[in-house]
Amino acid sequence: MNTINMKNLGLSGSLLDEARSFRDLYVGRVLSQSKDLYRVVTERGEVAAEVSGKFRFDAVTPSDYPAVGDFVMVDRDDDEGGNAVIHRLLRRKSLFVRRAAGTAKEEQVVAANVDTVFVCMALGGDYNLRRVERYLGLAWSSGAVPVVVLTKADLCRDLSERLSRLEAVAPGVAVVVTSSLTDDGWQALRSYLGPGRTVAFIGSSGVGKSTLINRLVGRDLLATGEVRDGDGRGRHTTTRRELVVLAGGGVVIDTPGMRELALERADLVRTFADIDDLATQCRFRDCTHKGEPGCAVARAVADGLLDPGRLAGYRKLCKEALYEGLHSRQVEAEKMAMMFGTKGAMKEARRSAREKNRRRQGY
Ligand SMILES: Nc1nc2c(ncn2[C@@H]2O[C@H](COP(=O)(O)OP(=O)(O)OP(=O)(O)O)[C@@H](O)[C@H]2O)c(=O)[nH]1
Ligand SMILES: [Zn+2]
Repeated sequence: MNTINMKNLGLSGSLLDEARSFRDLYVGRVLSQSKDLYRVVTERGEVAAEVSGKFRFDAVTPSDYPAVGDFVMVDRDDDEGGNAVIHRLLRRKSLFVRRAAGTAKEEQVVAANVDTVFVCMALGGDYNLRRVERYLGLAWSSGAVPVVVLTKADLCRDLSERLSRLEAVAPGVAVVVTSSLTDDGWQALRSYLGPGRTVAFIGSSGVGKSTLINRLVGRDLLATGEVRDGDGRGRHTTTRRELVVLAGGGVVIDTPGMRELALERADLVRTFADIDDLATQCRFRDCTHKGEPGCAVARAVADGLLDPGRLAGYRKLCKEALYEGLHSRQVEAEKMAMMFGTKGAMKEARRSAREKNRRRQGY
């Protein structure tokens, strides 16, 4: 029997300590989830698993349940005798959550324990700094460290200008430029992987996330998994892995939820981008566009340059998000403040991320 090195899978010393406090249970990492059924990898291989009755009873919010990337304690490390039972969820270092507007109940965890999140944007036509800002906000609030990945460099002729504009909205964030036509870009991504490191990708549809992931993963992702169902029969599945361990070390998480998260965000940006741009010209920085003097948004509506329906949609979204009266940047700031408690804590997180990047770059 070949054993799996859980350290390569991200099991850190402190997680191991935590795991050891649960006697008679085995530590595993969640590879995929479909409704109540999980696939968990332990030192001895993969098992199908579900949470215990007590776990369910104790869970208060959806985020109390395990998600892809989580480390859990299970009662067995083989499939003999049916599904394994998940008794505990170990401490998370980062968490991506989707939240239906204004309702904590409908939150959904889409990935846990991501170290680095690659915020992907194409250098082709649809280069939108506001979108990057939002994705970065999303990344920071998860607890993972974002790295901006600019894709499709082959389609871009003014790279240096775009880089300097990016620098203005993403100070201190590492930037990697990639093109599927050359090798250097995705190899730069590789430097963020390595034994025990977990990465994930966010970005609008079509920016080239799959292309990058396939390059990192090689053939593994396309390979179909040989899994065994409850009664031990071998069964062939074509389900795509949501958490993939790279041959050279490191873990890539790519869940449908992560992709939808990006979609949701992209839609939000599409709704807000023009209003955001206009709002920068309002007389008051905190203008709510509800009749303040010198409001550029109101002027644009009056001049027929902005569809009033669009402004109404924007207001509705703000209201739904329970951030009535805030413009989109404030909404974002509010979310960050909620996550980090204080502006200071956020700054601290940014500072330590910058430090990390600097160290990685060797100066
Ligand atoms: N010119 C060019 N095209 C690229 C590059 N990378 C990816 N593409 C193309 O862009 C298209 C979309 O790439 P994907 O990797 O599927 O994009 P994605 O982000 O995974 O999209 P979703 O699966 O919808 O989330 C494909 O046709 C790729 O071949 C690149 O560096 N340069
Ligand atoms: Zn205004």
